[in-house]
Amino acid sequence: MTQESSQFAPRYLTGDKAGLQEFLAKFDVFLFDCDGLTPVHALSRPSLRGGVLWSGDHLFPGTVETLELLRNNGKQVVFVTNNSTKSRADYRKKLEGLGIPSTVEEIFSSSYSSSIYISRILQLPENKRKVYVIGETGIEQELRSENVPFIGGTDLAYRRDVTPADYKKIAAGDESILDPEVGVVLVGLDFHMNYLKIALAYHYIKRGAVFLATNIDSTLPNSGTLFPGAGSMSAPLIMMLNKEPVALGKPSQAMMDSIEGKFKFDRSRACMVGDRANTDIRFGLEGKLGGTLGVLTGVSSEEDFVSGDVRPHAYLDKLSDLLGSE
Ligand SMILES: O=C(O)[C@H](O)[C@H](O)COP(=O)(O)O
Ligand SMILES: [Mg+2]
Repeated sequence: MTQESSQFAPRYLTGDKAGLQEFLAKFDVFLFDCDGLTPVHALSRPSLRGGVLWSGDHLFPGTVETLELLRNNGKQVVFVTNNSTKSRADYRKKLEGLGIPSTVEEIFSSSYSSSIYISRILQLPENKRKVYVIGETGIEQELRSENVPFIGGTDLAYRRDVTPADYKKIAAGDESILDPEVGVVLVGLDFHMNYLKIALAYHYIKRGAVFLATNIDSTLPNSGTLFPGAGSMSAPLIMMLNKEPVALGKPSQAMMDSIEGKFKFDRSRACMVGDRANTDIRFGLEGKLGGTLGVLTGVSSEEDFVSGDVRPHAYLDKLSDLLGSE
C-alpha cells in the first residue's frame, strides 16, 4: 500500500447533496480526464453506464450540463487526456462536435506534453534533433507546432513487412534506413503497429536515442471494453531493452508542471477527475492537488478506488452525479 492510499478512505458522493456541495466548494479548478467507457464491471449496473466525458463518439448523458454547472459557478475547467492520437486542435473539434464549448488553451494532451518536453526541456545535440515517431497524427501535429523535426509516424513507408534487405541494412547501420540525425524515439498509441517499427525504434535507442513514451496506459477503452493502449506499444521495446521510457502523459508531473505553468493555479484548490487510478488519480495525488475525484464508469472499479493502492479522495457512480449538488 502506498503512502498516498493510506491517507484516504474515499468518500462516496453519489446522491449526497450536502457532501457534493462541500466537495465542490473546495476547488476553483477541475482537471478532467476525457476518454471513458462502459466497463465490464458496470454492465450489470445500468446506473453506471456513463463515463468521464465520452466513449468513442458517444457523449455520456449529463456531461454538457455538468461542465456548464461548474463553469457557471466560476470554476476553471481543463481537459487533460493521455490520448496522443489527437492534437489539442483535434480535441477542441471533438469537444465542439459533442456540444462541449472549449478553447485549445484549455486542452492538454500527452502529444502536446511530449512535444513541449522535447522542444523545451531535452537538451539534444545539434545533429541529433530528429524524433522517430511511433504513433498517429496527433503527435505529428504537436511536434510540428514546436518546430521539432520527425520521421516515422503516419508515413506510409513504415507500414510494410520487413524485407531480407532491411535486416542487413539495419545490422550495418545503413543511413538509408537508420537516420543518423535521430536522437529521440517517441512512442504513442499507433493503430498500425508492426515489426519494422519496433525493430527501427530498438536500433535507434541502442544507438543512443532517448526513449520517450507519450503515456503508458496499458489499455485503451472503446465500445464498452478494452483494446491495446499506448503502453502496449512501448512494451515490446521495454522487453527488448530492459529499459523503461520517460513517459510524458498522466501521471507524469512534467505534464502537471506545464498545466500549472499555463494556468498558475493554486494546487490546493484544484481537483483531478478521472476514471483510472494508476494514471488520473495518481497524477492528482503526486501533483499534490487538493482533491481527486474518481468516476466508476471507466477503467477502475469501486474496489480499486476503495481498497486499491491508489485511492481518490472521493468517488461517484458517474460524472453527472455532480448535478445532484443543485
Ligand atoms: O492508450 C491510451 O493512450 C489511453 O488509454 C487513452 O488514450 C487514455 O486517454 P484519457 O483517458 O487519458 O483521455
Ligand atoms: Mg480515461
